[in-house]
Amino acid sequence: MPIAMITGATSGFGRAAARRFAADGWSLILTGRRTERLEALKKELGSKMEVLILPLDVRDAEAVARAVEELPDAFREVTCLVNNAGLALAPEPSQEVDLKDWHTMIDTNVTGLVNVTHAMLPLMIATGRGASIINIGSVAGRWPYPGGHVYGATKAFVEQFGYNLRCDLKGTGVRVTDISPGMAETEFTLVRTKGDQAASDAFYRGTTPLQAEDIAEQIVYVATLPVHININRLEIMPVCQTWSPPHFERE
Ligand SMILES: NC(=O)C1=CN([C@@H]2O[C@H](COP(=O)(O)OP(=O)(O)OC[C@H]3O[C@@H](n4cnc5c(N)ncnc54)[C@H](OP(=O)(O)O)[C@@H]3O)[C@@H](O)[C@H]2O)C=CC1
Ligand SMILES: O=CCS(=O)(=O)O
Repeated sequence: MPIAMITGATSGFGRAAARRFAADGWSLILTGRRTERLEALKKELGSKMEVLILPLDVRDAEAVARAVEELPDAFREVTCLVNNAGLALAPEPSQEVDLKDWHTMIDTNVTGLVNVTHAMLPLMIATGRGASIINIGSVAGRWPYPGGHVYGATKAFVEQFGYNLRCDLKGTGVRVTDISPGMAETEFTLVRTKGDQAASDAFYRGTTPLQAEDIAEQIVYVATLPVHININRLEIMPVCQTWSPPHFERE
């Protein structure tokens, strides 16, 4: 059975993707910082297929490299790497942001993603034709909005890094895709508002946002396409989300 490695499998898209891959019989390597959630997911899915959990902070390059080096033989032929771990913080304007929040987003969404990718590249290349690296970007990487500042910039990095990676992987058979969702109801906004449940509820109120399962479906779709197809970028919004006209400050 093919193996998927998912970063940030303790919540949202990552957890939904784990369940969706499991439904198709894939073996799983699941990572995240919250060990108890990883254990719960292993308990839920592990009776049906092989599940390896790796409690891990993607920001820790050494820990990431060691975890990959120490992968048991049965888990080394990875067919799909889902670089999903990430977060947004500080919805306020740039001029009011705590610098630490900018650093945390860069360290997680940029440095963490490249840490995992760098460690996993030899394994993905060894798997070769049909392997996929799926990076979770965001509409925020393309479409600016107030309070998007560093979060959107990290997702622009994710998109461009993926394209450049594709160039280097020419001839290996390894595919690279950026899946860029719009508004989706996960723990994302709770994290962004530092645990303010009322603010998170208010953000989604009156909308029909994407659900984690919608994105999981797209992840599995991309990973299971015929091996000669590479989707470069897949941008997905809920119908209730569109773009705004340019904003003019008038005198
Ligand atoms: N929800 C949305 O509207 C959208 C989200 N995205 C992106 O999708 C991805 C998943 O977010 P989503 O599922 O919505 O949010 P959740 O908050 O529900 O999930 C985020 C996941 O990332 C993990 N994570 C965060 N920081 C780290 C870290 N330092 N090391 C390891 N794992 C980490 C969390 O695990 P743990 O805390 O256990 O470490 C968790 O499993 C993110 O990259 C996000 O930017 C993109 C577009 C839209
Ligand atoms: O990445 C998150 C989606 S949005 O909130 O920026 O639309």
